[in-house]
Amino acid sequence: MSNHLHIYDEATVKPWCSSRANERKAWQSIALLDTGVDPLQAMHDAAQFGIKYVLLGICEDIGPRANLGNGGAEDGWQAFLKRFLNQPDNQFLANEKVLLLGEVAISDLTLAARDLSNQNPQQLTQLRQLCAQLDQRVEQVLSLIFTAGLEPIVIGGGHNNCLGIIRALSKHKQRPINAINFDPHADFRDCEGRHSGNGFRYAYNEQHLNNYHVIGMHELKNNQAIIDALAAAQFSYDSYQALQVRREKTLTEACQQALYNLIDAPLGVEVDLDSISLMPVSAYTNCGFSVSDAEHFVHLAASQVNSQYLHLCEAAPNQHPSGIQAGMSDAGQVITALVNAYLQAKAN
Ligand SMILES: N=CN[C@@H](CCC(=O)O)C(=O)O
Repeated sequence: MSNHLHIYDEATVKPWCSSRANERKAWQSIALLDTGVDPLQAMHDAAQFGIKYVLLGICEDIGPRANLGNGGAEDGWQAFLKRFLNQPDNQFLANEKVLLLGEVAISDLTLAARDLSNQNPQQLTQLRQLCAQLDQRVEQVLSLIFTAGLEPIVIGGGHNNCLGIIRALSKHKQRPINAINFDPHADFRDCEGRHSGNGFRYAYNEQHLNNYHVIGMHELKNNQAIIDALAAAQFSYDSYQALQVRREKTLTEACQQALYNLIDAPLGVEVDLDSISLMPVSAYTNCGFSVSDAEHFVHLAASQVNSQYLHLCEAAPNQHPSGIQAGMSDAGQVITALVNAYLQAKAN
């Protein structure tokens, strides 16, 4: 049993749901967990009843701040829920296979991190220590989901959370896993203390990562040490410049080739929302991919038989140039679109 899981009940979810006469909404079809039963048992029971996919939130910005970045990623999950739950429920999405589980319980960690400045070296160290504690909780909750035979869709927080997910899946499968990441950053920085820029490096050093490919890695947003470390690990990438500037191959060709090379182990599907132009994120860009490019990436990766989870991270609604309300709207729409792309690809 995990004491780091905040399971949602009807009372928790109700304030986020709206109704419309003669229209069924997604929230009226997706399942909630029975809070009166041990969570692992309840998830096993849910799987027996046909549930396949689990929505899980991580409401933190400790990781991006511990990486000297901006805050705000704690609101990505809320932005998503408000949009996703109120979509019309129709024949195009199998909402009855989806469980809204809840969120990783980390309010003590976020409180401890709240007033720490990443400009103060001692406080930066503290932020990185808190991020390592967060990793353990993410791993524990993800272990439950994988043990129950369910497929997690993990939303919100920084890209630091890839480590807890990868650790859990690798231990569950008892073998290092593969990952494909749609991201301008390889997140393969030195193991200098935990943060959002080194999750895949820690996973590799801990022998949880067998093979790793970055789609859209920006040639000018990764330092030479990162590029050298990727090469030393024999990991690969298709750069943003190769795909979008020089047009050496199409996005579809790049994804299909990479996925073919990643077929030999369970696959993690990762999207950093800072790959998309104009998204409210810690590392805001107007030189990225389109939303439909990201949806296409998710579609292709989810269609792969060995894909085991989807991780959508780094949305930070407060980083929208027009303010947090616009950021909540944009982040909610885009994360919902990516979850829809995953669920629709899995249904086919
Ligand atoms: N997950 C993001 N990693 C980026 C962050 C860049 C930024 O915040 O500007 C990185 O480490 O390079």
